[in-house]
Amino acid sequence: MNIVRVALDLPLPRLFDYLAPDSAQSDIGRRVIVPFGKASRTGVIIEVAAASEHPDDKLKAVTEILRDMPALPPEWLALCEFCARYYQTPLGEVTSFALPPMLRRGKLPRIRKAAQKIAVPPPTPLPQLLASQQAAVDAIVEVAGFHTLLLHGVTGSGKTEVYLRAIDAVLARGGQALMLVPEIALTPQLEGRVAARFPAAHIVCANSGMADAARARGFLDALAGRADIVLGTRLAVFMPMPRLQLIVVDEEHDASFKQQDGLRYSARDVAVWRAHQLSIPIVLGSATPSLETFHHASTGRYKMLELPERAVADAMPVVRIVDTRREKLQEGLSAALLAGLQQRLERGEQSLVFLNRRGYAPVLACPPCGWISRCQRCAANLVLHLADQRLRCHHCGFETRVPRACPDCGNVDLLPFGRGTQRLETMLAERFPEASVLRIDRDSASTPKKWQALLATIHEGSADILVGTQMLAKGHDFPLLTLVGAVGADAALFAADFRAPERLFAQLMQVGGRSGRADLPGEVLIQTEYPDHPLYRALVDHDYVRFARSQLDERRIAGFPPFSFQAMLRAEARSMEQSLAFLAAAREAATILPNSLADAVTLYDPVPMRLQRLMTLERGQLLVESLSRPALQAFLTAWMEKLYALKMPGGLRWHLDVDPLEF
Ligand SMILES: Nc1ncnc2c1ncn2[C@@H]1O[C@H](COP(=O)(O)OP(=O)(O)OP(=O)(O)O)[C@@H](O)[C@H]1O
Ligand SMILES: [Zn+2]
Repeated sequence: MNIVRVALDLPLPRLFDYLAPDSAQSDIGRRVIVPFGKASRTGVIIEVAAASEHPDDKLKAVTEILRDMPALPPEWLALCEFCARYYQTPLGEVTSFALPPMLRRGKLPRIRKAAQKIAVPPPTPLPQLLASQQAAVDAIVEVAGFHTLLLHGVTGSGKTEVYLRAIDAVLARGGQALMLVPEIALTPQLEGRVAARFPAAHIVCANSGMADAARARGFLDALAGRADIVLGTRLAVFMPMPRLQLIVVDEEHDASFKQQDGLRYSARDVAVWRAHQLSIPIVLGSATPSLETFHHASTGRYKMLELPERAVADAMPVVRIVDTRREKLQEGLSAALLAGLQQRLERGEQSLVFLNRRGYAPVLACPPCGWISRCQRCAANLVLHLADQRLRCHHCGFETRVPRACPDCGNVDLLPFGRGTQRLETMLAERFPEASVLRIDRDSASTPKKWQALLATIHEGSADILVGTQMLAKGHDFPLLTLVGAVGADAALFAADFRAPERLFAQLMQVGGRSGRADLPGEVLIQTEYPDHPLYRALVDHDYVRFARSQLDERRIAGFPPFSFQAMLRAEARSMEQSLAFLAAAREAATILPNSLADAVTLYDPVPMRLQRLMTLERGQLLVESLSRPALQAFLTAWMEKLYALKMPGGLRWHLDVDPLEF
């Protein structure tokens, strides 16, 4: 009697056997409905076998094998199996995540009537490639088999043009191409650009903001081989593509490629594995590659392709450091920046003031009694949002009205401390009454529609001064923008996270790169109290490589990634004691593993997380480190078994994060 082994979306690292008399090998990769407890669940068939290890009379029968769509192909199952192994996540959780929600639930989207074609503008003549662009395209198109290529190109160097040419070559050969882009906002512009370039191609988008049916349809189109190009955010790495011949990861350094909950995967890393699995090339592109990627390119493991100059503008923007140590700032702005803004206004050009902190002020305080606005649920301050008179926790979303008087002592003179984008916006509007000031952050661009409207306003040229967070940093071309001022950047210089400098450098380089992209020369002003800091000096010289090398030297000495490999075990519970006790037990459990496994890793002491309390849960973490990735993997696999067996207090939850990005 045939049985099927099914991956179910449950936090248990095993498959579930069911009787399925009419099943055949061709059912592997099909979705199946099975009884589970009192309910029914949908899973994916991983194996069809003649017998189970469990006695047949203990097994239940499947309810139905869904044969209404093609089976998920073996490569797709292998990709999920790799993620399950590498990220130590049950296979059923992985397959469930990798399927669009509608398909995961066992449903199918309705067939769309004749697909409406979006009106595509008439083709514009292709730009003549620069020699460096041509060399990059040739290198990508000519390689055979698996290769990882790093396209390191300064901002505005025409990386996208290189991707499009390479994709063109792949389509001409009858292949499919997958292009991954960072979260938020970038995709609509890019979709337009790709659609305009390939009017005859079937382009499928995949991101979490899409309606269920559209996502499921895109998945089915990709699975059937009907899609030529799949363009999407990190989850698109799981799109099945039978003729896949090229993967592109744009802005490969972007942290949004790493998922921070559930399946904690890095879409970039999974994409590299997938390219290897399929023996195809993968292009990682960035002006500021992640240090991991840059390291691989330096050692020759990845092939480095360089675009050292801008494609249209004559030169890179001039970067200047504004030393604010001896200056009395006006609401946080230096005389130099104010003068620069004034000058741009007079010339009818746009400016951008970059401050990576939204809200009006990070905290509201009562100086006489010492009260400050704290979140009841998190170990964090409530941020003052004057725009709608709320205090908000940026971690858990809790919000409340701004109190009229201090809740502790009744004093009515509450003071906002520090500065966010709303405060800058207010100040700039007062200071430059004739200017139109536009704030762009997650509050003002809270929906895709609002975000599109804001972008349209900028492109029309009707905004003079933009105040924005990193939302504006990536991928945009604003021809009138000639000045970028960065304020409040110093805070990230001395952050505890060893990746903070890497992130700050990338952010400043990206945001500075928005200026002077057309015929007008660009200027970047960075306000700082540390004018000689090597990070800023490297920005002045546009010298990513110098910065990256010095960071890598520091990491090598400290034994941080990419010179070591890490995993983080995190636990959250009602009390910190419980969390730390669980982590201590987990550490203890490692000591009973064979020495050959345990000796290759270092387990650090359990400690409270930086944000100790989130949503009333107390959180702790335990870092595991090894000099060898395979050794770490082998250890984690054995360790996980012990962890699943540990006793835990009610309400405690834990997870393992492999290659964690946040500490
Ligand atoms: N060879 C070329 N000749 C003329 N224009 C070009 C050429 N290559 C690209 N461009 C144009 O230059 C601009 C910047 O190119 P693109 O957006 O591809 O750069 P990028 O490197 O991806 O930028 P960033 O990383 O800063 O977002 C675009 O408007 C693009 O159409
Ligand atoms: Zn909170």
